[in-house]
This record gives sequence, C-alpha cells and structure tokens, in this order.
Amino acid sequence: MAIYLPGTADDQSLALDEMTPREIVTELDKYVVGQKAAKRAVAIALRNRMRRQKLAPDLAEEIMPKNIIMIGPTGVGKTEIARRLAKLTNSPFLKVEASKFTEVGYVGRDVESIVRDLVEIAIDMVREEKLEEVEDKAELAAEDRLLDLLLPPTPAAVTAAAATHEPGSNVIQLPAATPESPSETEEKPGEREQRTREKLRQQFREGKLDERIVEMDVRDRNQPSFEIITNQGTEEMDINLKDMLPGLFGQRTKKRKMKVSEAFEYLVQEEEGRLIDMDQVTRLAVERVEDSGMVFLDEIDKIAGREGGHGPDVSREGVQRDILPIVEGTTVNTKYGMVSTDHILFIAAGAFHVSKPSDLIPELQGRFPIRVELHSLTVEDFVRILTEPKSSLVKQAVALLETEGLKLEFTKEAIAEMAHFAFRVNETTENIGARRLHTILERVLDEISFQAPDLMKTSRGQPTEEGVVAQIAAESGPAASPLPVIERETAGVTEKVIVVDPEYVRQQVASIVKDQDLSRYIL
Ligand SMILES: Nc1ncnc2c1ncn2[C@@H]1O[C@H](COP(=O)(O)OP(=O)(O)OP(=O)(O)O)[C@@H](O)[C@H]1O
Repeated sequence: MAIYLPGTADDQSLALDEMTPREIVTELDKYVVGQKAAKRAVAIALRNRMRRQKLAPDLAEEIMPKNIIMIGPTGVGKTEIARRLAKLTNSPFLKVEASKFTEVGYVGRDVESIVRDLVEIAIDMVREEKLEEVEDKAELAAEDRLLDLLLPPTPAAVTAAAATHEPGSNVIQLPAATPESPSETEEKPGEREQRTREKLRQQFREGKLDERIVEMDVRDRNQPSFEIITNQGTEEMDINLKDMLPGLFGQRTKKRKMKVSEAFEYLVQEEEGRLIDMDQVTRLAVERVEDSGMVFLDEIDKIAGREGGHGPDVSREGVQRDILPIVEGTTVNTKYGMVSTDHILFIAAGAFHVSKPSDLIPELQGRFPIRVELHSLTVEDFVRILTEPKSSLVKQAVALLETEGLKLEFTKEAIAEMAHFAFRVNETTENIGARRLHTILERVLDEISFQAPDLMKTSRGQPTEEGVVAQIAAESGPAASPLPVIERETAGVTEKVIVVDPEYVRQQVASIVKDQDLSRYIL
C-alpha cells in the first residue's frame, strides 16, 4: 500500500514506502533540531512496519512491531518527533499520558478508549480529505440550488439585467422584459431563462448578492433530544435511537430567512454531507488505524514499577497489565466495528529520572525493544530551534506581525541572547526544555505586540519618528519602553523596521530573569 505525503508547494508528493530511513530522517530534520538517535529509531520502525505489511499474512503475524521507548527530559522534542512522523505518513496520531490510567475512577477497560479515540481521529482525517475531494462539486451544486431559490417562479417574464430587491422579500424581483428587443423574440423557449440564470450566477460569484435575503427550508435543530446516562459510559452504549424512533428523529425542516452568503454556506454543507459516503469514511478510517495508527504513550516512567497499589489509585503494575494487550495486539470493539491493534506503532516516552525501563513488567519491556535517549538541549540547540525549523518560533512571530504590515527582524546576537536567557531560567527554576523559548520570546515581543500597530498607524502621517515614539511611550504609561524602530531605504522606498537587538532583549527580560521568584511566575 502506497502512502503519499500530502503534497504542498515545496514538498512534492512522495510515496512513503519508497522513502528510506535516511530520507525520513532528513524530512524530520526540517522540523526538529538534533536528536539524531531518536529520529533514526522512528525511521527504522516505520520502515519495518512497511516491510512487514508486504509479507504474507501468516509470516507478518509472527513479526512483532518494533515499538520504541524514548528516554529524555521534558521539552526536548520527543512528542515533536512522533507527531511529525505521523504527519509525514498521514497516520492517525494520539498522545496519551500513561499516568492518567492510574487516577481514581479509571478501570482497566478504559485503556481501550485509546483505540476508540484513535478511530475518531482517523474519521476526522478521512472526512477532511473526502471533503476536499468533493468541495468543488458541492459548491457547484449549492450554487445551483441557490439560484433555484433566487429565481422568481416565472422567470420567462423577467430579465436579470436590472435585478432589484425588496428588503425582506425572499426572491430577487426582476423587472419585466422589454418586448421590443428583436433578439429576444427569436429566442427558443427556455433560452432566456437560462441567460437570466447565468447572469444571476455571475452576480452571485462577484458577491453582489451576498447581502440579499432568501427564505429556505433548513433542518430543525430544535428537535426533541435526550441523553441516556448509564454507569457503563456512552462508549459502551451504541443504541441507534434514530432507528428505534424514526418518527421522532425524521428530518424535520422549518423555513428560515437568511443572507445569500449564509444560505450558500449552509447549502454547501448539505451538499457535502450528501456527497460523502460516511460508511466508506469509517471503513477507510478503521483501515488506516489498523495499518498506520500511532500512539504516543507519554509519562510511561510514571507507571513503571511493580509494587501493589495503595489507597484508591490503580496500581502501576495494574495499568501496565491493562495496556499490555493493546500493545501486544488485540481487537477492540468500537462503535465503528472491531479494530485490530496488531500493527499500531506505540512510542512510549518518559524522563525515567526515578524509575528505569527495566522496572516495567517484562512482557511490556519485550514489546518495546527499541530504546533511544534524547539529550538535554544546549544553548546552541536553542539558537537553532528559534530559527531553523520550517515554522520556527521566530518565523512565526515575524509572519504574525507581517499580517498587519509590520516588519520585524531579530539580529543574530538577539537570538543568541534569548537562547542564553532561556537556558539560564531553565537552570535556575525548572528545566522545561525548549518550551522555555516560548515564554522568553513572548516576553520579548510583549511591548512590540502591544505598541507596534499604534506606532505604524500614527507614524504614517507624522513627520518625525522620535516624536511618535515619545508620544506613544508617554501615552502607554511609565512602563512602556520605546520600540527599537529604524528606518530603512529599500529600492527608493523608506520603510520602518522593528529590529530586536540584544540590548532590547535584555531590557525586556533581564530584570525578570534575575529575580527567581518573578521568573517562576512570568517565564
Ligand atoms: N529538538 C527540538 N527541535 C525543535 N523544536 C523542539 C525541540 N525540542 C522541543 N521543541 C519544541 O518544544 C516544545 C515541546 O517539545 P515536545 O512536545 O516534543 O516535548 P517532549 O520532549 O515530548 O516533552 P514532554 O514529555 O514533556 O511532552 C514543542 O513546541 C517543540 O516544537
């Protein structure tokens, strides 16, 4: 089975089963900095899964999936690698905290919800893909239905050329045709209606009809509904009430007036619903889960250990035993049918500060034969994470401000300064890995996000830069610091650019970093 990468402008669609582990690693490199060993391990696991799927079923059954344990502190890219891999392969992906199954109130069977949730995710994925496939068709059909609504009952008597509209009326009233037009007298029946319709279509496409009101039948959402609560939970109870009580749930409609633009959206949705075969969607979704599903079991170290449970908590060993069948391969009953977990790839992760992988029960250890360590991130890694990945934090910040026509730049030294601050705060408070970069960058951008739009707006008609900066600083109160704005001439045009330099980074962050208590709250 060929799995294709979703094609984007710069990523040509690639058949994933033609990608070598090396190519998979190269692809992951675009998003995750460093952590070579982990990338290599997931690439091999993926390739093995493909190899296994090509074998005769009796032999394939004998081969266990090579599940992985990623060992490493928080925020160093464990989830990111798994999530990117899933994206690359278009696989349904679910992240669960293993420790949640030890909480009060969980029972063994709940572990199966992992598979049920994965199926739901796959259904959403497949439905989205199908929606894209039928989008054009649905829009055309909706457009036709809308035109049916808009055209008056005797279209032969009118022309679209001078369409008028009475507020509140549900159809467009078109003035009577002028009989003296010679071409019209020679027309075959129906031709004029067709022309009127096409003119109206044109007007609709140009958005000229958007504000007009139409009246149409819509599904009545206020149908009687009720909920049945059982102690088994809703997942267990798949009674089809619609089949049992058809009269109650039959498609009741009611008339509603709405704008053309709104009506069009409604009709597109209805047409999409009609064009998509949900039975096929669920079938494909279940297949996709079985063939390429991925489950990321975070905090697996928190359930390692073999002691019995105390108090109301489910024992850690108990949770491992509950998880085992799913990892070993079983079939889970979902409301979409039986789902086999034989080929689902499990990636477990944990810091393993206190426990070790060898503290897991032996059966589970055997199911996770690949172990990889992820390293703590260095200042240099932070610099790269800020700038290199395809949608790095800095690129995101620049793009966000660009939507308002604002130019933002960071000097190399400013990036290094932010990386240093992130590293220092991780050392002095809690090490949350690359997540710290988010909070540092947010702090640095705080004033810019707040003030920059005013600055640009005010400065458009203002002669001096300093005056504007001073004015805004004064208006914003004593805490506001002036923004690092420079003027730059490009191709004869002077534009304003906000340039974040190390001095500005220090100004925004240094005092907070120095105060440990404050950084615990703010960074
Ligand atoms: N090596 C890296 N390259 C690029 N981005 C990274 C890297 N490590 C972490 N990040 C970024 O930091 C954030 C947290 O990373 P991630 O979710 O992978 O953490 P984790 O290692 O799975 O930790 P946890 O077990 O606590 O979830 C993400 O936004 C991610 O993009």
